[in-house]
Amino acid sequence: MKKVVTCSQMKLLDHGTIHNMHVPSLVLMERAALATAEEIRKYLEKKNGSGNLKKERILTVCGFGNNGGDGIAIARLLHLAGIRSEIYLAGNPDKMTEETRHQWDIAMSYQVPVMNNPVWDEYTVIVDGIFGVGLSREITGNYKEIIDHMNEAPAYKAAVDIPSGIHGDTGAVLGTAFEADLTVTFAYKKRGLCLYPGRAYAGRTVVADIGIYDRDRDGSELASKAAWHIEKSDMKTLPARKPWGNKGTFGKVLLVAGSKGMCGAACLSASAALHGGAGMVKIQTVEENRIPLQSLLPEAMLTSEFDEEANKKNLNWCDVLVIGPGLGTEGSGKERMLWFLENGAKAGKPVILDADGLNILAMHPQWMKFIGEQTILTPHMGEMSRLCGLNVSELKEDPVARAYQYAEKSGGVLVLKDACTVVTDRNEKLYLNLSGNSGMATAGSGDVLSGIIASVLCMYLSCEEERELSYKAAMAVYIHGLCGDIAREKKGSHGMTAKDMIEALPEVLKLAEVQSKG
Ligand SMILES: NC(=O)C1=CN([C@@H]2O[C@H](COP(=O)(O)OP(=O)(O)OC[C@H]3O[C@@H](n4cnc5c(N)ncnc54)[C@H](O)[C@@H]3O)[C@@H](O)[C@H]2O)[C@@H](O)CC1
Ligand SMILES: [K+]
Repeated sequence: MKKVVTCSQMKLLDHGTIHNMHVPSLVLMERAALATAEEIRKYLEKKNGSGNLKKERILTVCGFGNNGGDGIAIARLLHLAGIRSEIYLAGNPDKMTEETRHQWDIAMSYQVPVMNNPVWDEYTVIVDGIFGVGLSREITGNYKEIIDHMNEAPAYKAAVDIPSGIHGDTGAVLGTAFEADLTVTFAYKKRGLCLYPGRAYAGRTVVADIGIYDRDRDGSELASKAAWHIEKSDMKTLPARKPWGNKGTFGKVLLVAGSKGMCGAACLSASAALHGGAGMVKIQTVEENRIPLQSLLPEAMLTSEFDEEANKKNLNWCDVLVIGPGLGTEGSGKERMLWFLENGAKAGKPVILDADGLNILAMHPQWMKFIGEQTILTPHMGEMSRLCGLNVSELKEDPVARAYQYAEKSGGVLVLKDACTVVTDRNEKLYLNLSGNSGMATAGSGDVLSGIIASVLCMYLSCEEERELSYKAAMAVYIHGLCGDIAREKKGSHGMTAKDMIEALPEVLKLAEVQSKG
């Protein structure tokens, strides 16, 4: 897992390194500049082979904050490497920070060329050192014009720390923003580089170690408030299947799903749970679905019984409940959701509440009392809007804040599905997901996710290692994204379907097994 920080957390870390560890600010700046210049040089060498770089011309646009100081140092390093490198100062030089002023003096001593009226399309690389984590308001006027010129230029574009104009905490565009091909960010990814639209503006993101001291690495306040993103190497921590296990010990999933004329969602969710390694899956549905479901998915069991005795038997049997795919919001769907939500909570079973399960909850907020620490809610933006009464654009302005609020209110684990899915719980554990692609925005994708979450919960059933429910949910979201990435590779983002993601699931889980064998 890698840490993701907010701008204020990053500033605290910078401050701590400088003032508590006595590392001079200029040392950090030099390391930031070295890392960025190195990435630019690598790009140029890839483009030109090891041949000469005479045709290259680099313009670094610098603000007067420390992001500008990084920029000036980058321009100097490239100049000293014999590459044509020029500086353009955006903003009022009288307002330069002490460090940036220092960088300016060094650059002037080395006679780094300074442009006053650059011809934008003469450059092969444009570097954005205007604003970093200090951006605090909308970009307007002269700055906006400059950024628009930079965007229109045909050059390769590299951003220092974060593209100017992207809000480092929310990923929102403040007025306008630099459209980078490459962003070299320092110490940790910033939230705004993970969330959209910021992530799209950042291009390829490289995290450079610049020697920031993080006393919070293990457990104090900043670490517990930081966000995390799961990466491929974390999959080796997935519990291995015990050689002496059987289908009963690998987890039993009860799926309360499907309604008359609606069996597809139940089928996808059940199929994902089975491909994800759940030992047994039973679908509690309506009798009309028996023939299609049993023909489509003979591995799953099916029951259409719905009375106190049968329900209790099924609830006792299962380890994990999924409630909602294709359930419908009226009639038997509502009754089935209420019975299993209420009694699942009383029995302390983990419940994944998805799709129509969430829509029914939105219509009956009094049932929120059955949501607890063992409940995972998996709304997409539309369902979240119905649950919390805010419209989708309000949610998208700051999805993390809205997710925190709802997790706190509901007491459950919230999986807020979007291009960057946010997972959080009432303890403010926060995960931002970086796997997946836009091809996954297709019918049935959410049903697949609920099945994968159920299967990941099953993996941990006979495992001694304690993991929080939010971590397991985040891991499932990450796996789901990898399935989407494989499906896109095979079928392309237009043609891939939810079924392709399920087909990719064994391949993804095999990767975990290979990794854990070392
Ligand atoms: N010593 C440190 O603190 C380090 C800082 N580093 C760099 O410094 C950056 C942060 O530097 P700063 O905190 O100086 O902040 P920035 O360089 O991001 O700029 C902030 C300045 O811009 C102004 N500003 C903000 N939004 C504006 C807007 N929309 N229009 C016009 N002016 C606006 C602010 O009032 C402030 O003066 C990081 O992103 C990173 O690139 C790195 O060099 C590593 C070490
Ligand atoms: K920048």
